[in-house]
Amino acid sequence: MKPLRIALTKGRLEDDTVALLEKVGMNCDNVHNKGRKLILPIGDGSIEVVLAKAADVITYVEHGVCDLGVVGKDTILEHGGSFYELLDLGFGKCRFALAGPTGRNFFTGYHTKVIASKYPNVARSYFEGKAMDVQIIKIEGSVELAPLLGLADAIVDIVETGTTLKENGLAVIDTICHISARLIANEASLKLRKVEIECLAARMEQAKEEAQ
Ligand SMILES: Nc1ncnc2c1ncn2[C@@H]1O[C@H](COP(=O)(O)OP(=O)(O)OP(=O)(O)O)[C@@H](O)[C@H]1O
Ligand SMILES: O=P(O)(O)OC[C@H]1O[C@H](OP(=O)(O)OP(=O)(O)O)[C@H](O)[C@@H]1O
Repeated sequence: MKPLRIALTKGRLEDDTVALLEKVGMNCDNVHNKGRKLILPIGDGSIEVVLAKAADVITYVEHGVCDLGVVGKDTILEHGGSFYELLDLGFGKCRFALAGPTGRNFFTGYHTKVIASKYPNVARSYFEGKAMDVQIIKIEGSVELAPLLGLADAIVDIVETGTTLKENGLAVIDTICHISARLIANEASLKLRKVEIECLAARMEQAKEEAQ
């Protein structure tokens, strides 16, 4: 039987994901000593970890070259796709928020508001829900710069502690939704390797409950 391939988001979520896999009994020394390797067998070799960027985790799972993936709900909401979302893993907690210069009332004035975001689809959906017509500008990172430079009236971005907003004279106008890491599965894999995947998911869920 070929190893079950699980794509992990490199960066913030990687450590918590590895810690959870170790809690369910997987030896992850290969990941700790990975160097620049991107595909690492873990445990007894029955699972292979693939280290990828957040949006690529979804692509690999959707196309079936990975059976499972760990990715933030923010990426799921922005990227969309065809896969099953099996578990809320309980870490990587943050939220999507609309934020703008402290003290300025975003909802007054008649000009079309300009919104900067790394997540244009999330921003568009939020304002459609408010029946507000806005102009959305895609920014790749450090999105807080947009209102500071006069490019945008506000941003839709991730907020965790609120430090970045506060230190740049910005404040949350509205919380859009809460975010955490999710375990996703390829639709065919969940049918063809149902027992293996559901067993691993159940062990991860139990480890998550024990940690809380
Ligand atoms: N403060 C935060 N900022 C961004 N992401 C966070 C934060 N807190 C938790 N997360 C979660 O961690 C995931 C990965 O974040 P990370 O910064 O590692 O990658 P990224 O922001 O997608 O990549 P890059 O920074 O290279 O564009 C996010 O998709 C989100 O689900
Ligand atoms: O509420 P806080 O705890 O300050 O965290 C929120 C910040 O963290 C993320 O930035 P990141 O460092 O990932 O860089 P990025 O802006 O390039 O995504 C996010 O884009 C916010 O800027």
